[in-house]
Amino acid sequence: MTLSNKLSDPRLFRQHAYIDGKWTYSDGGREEAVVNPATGEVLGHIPWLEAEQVRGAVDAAERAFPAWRALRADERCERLLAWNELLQANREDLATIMTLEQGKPLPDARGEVEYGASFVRWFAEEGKRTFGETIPSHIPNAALGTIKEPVGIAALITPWNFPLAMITRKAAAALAAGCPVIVKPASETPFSALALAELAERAGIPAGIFNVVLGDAPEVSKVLCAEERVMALSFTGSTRVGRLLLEQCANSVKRVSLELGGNAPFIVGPDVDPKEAALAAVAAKFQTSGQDCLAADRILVHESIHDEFVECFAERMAALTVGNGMESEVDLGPLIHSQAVDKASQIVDDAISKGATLVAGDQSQAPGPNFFMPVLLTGVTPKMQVWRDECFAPVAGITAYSDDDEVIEMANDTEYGLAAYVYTHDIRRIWKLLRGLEYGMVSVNSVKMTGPPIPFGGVKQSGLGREGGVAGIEEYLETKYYCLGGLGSASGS
Ligand SMILES: NC(=O)c1ccc[n+]([C@@H]2O[C@H](COP(=O)([O-])OP(=O)(O)OC[C@H]3O[C@@H](n4cnc5c(N)ncnc54)[C@H](O)[C@@H]3O)[C@@H](O)[C@H]2O)c1
Ligand SMILES: N[C@@H](CC=O)C(=O)O
Repeated sequence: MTLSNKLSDPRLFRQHAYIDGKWTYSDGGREEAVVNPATGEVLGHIPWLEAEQVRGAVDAAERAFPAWRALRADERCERLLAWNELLQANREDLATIMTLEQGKPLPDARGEVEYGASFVRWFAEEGKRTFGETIPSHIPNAALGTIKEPVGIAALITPWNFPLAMITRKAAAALAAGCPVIVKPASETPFSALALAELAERAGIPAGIFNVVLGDAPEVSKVLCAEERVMALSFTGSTRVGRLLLEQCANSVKRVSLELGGNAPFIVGPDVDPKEAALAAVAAKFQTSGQDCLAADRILVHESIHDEFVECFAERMAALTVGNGMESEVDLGPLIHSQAVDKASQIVDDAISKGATLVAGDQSQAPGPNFFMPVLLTGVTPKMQVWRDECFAPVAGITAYSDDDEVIEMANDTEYGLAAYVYTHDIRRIWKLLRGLEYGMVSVNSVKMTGPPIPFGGVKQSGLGREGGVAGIEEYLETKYYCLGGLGSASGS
C-alpha cells in the first residue's frame, strides 16, 4: 500500500519540489528515496534540485514579493487563516504523513499538526500589529518616527524531528510580515513540507511566496546563504550545522536566526514528591523518543530523594511501549535512522565505561533495527558524553546533587542554553534557580512550556533570536526610520 492510499486526500502526497506555484522535478534527473524509519519501507522519492533551480526559487520569490508586501496586513491575515483552517481540516492526513516519514506516534503527530497550525493563527493576527513608533523630535520643525517593513526573501532550513511545526513557526511569521519564503526541509521528512505547500496554494497564497526546495543539504544551503537577494536565513537544527550556516551568511550579511541544539537540565529539589517529579521527568525526557531539543538530558536530583526518584522513574519508564507509531498504544517510535541508534549505543557504552550504572534498557527487546529501548543511567558525571552531548535518544542520565549552588553550576556546565526544567515549591529556591540558570527558557513545575505566545529560543550555543510570541515576527521586519523636516509649526512636538 503506497503512502497516498493511506490518505483521504491523496493529493497531499507530493514527490516534487514546489517552486513558483509549480511542482518541479530535478533538471539533472537526480532523486532520493524517503524511508519509513519504523519499517525501512520506501515511502516515495524526492528530486535533488540543481543549484540553478534553487536560484530559480529565488527568482520566483523576487517576482512575487512586491505584490505580497503591497497587500494590507488584514488581507495577508485572511490567507493565513485559510491556511490554518486547511491544516486543521486535513489533520488526520498530515499526521499520517508525519508518522510514516518521521516515526513519532500518531497521537503525537496529530498534536504537532495542531501545534503547527497554532503558529499560523498567531502570526496571522500578529501581522496586524507590526507597529512603528513616533519619536519626540530633537530636530526643529521635523517629525520623526519608524515604519516596519518586510525584510525581504527569507530562506527557512528545518529539521526532521518536528517536520511541520518548525516550518510553520517560521513561515507564518515571515508571510505575515510580508516576506516570501523558500523552505528547505530535512531530506528525511520532506513530505510534510510538500503537503504544507499544497495547502498553502489552496489557501490562496500566491505562486512564488511559499516555495519548497529539495536536494543535497550542503549544496542547497550554500546557494541560499550566498544569494544576496535572500535577506534572512532562519535555521532550526544542530549547533554544528548552525555554525556553518552562520559563517556562510557572513559575506552577504544576512539577518540570521538560529534555533539550535539543547541539553536541558531537569532539576528536582529536595521538597517535592519524588513520584510526581519522576513522572514529569519521564514525560520531559522521552517525547519524540528523546529526539527533541527540549528533552530533559541531564536529570539532577537532590541527594535526599535520589533513590526514591530513581525507583519511580524506572517504574514509569518500564511502562513505556516502543513500536511503530502507526500502531495504537505506542509511546516511543523509532529513531530517525541507524546512525542515530549507533550514536545512542555509543553514548550508553561511554557512560558505563566511565562508571555510570545501567539501571534499565535492554536493547535485545527492540522491535526493529531503528528502535532503541529507553535506557536509565545513574551516577552520570560531566566526563561522560551523555552529559556533554545533546543526546537525542531515549537515554536518561541521573546525577545526585547536594545544594542549590552546586546544581546551578552543574546545570550551566554545557555549551548549550536552550531550556531548563525546575521542580520545587520553595519560592526562594525557584527565584534563585530562575535567575542563576543560563538558559533562554526556564519551566518551573511544568513539562509543557511551548506554544505560540512564548518567545522560543536559546542562549549560548543554542541559538540567536526568538521564534513565536511578539518577538517572532521581528525576525522578518526591518525598522525604517524617517525624519520629515521643514514642517514648520505643523511638526508638533
Ligand atoms: N532550538 C530549536 O527550536 C530546535 C527545534 C528542533 C530541533 N532542533 C535541533 O535540531 C537538531 C536535530 O535536527 P537535524 O538532525 O535535522 O539537524 P541538522 O542540523 O542535521 O539538520 C537541520 C537541517 O539542516 C540541513 N543540513 C544538514 N547538514 C547540512 C550542511 N552541512 N549544510 C547545510 N545544511 C545542512 C538538513 O538537511 C536539515 O534541513 C538537534 O540538534 C535539535 O536540538 C532545535
Ligand atoms: N519541542 C520543540 C522542538 C524541538 O525539537 C518545540 O516545541 O518547538
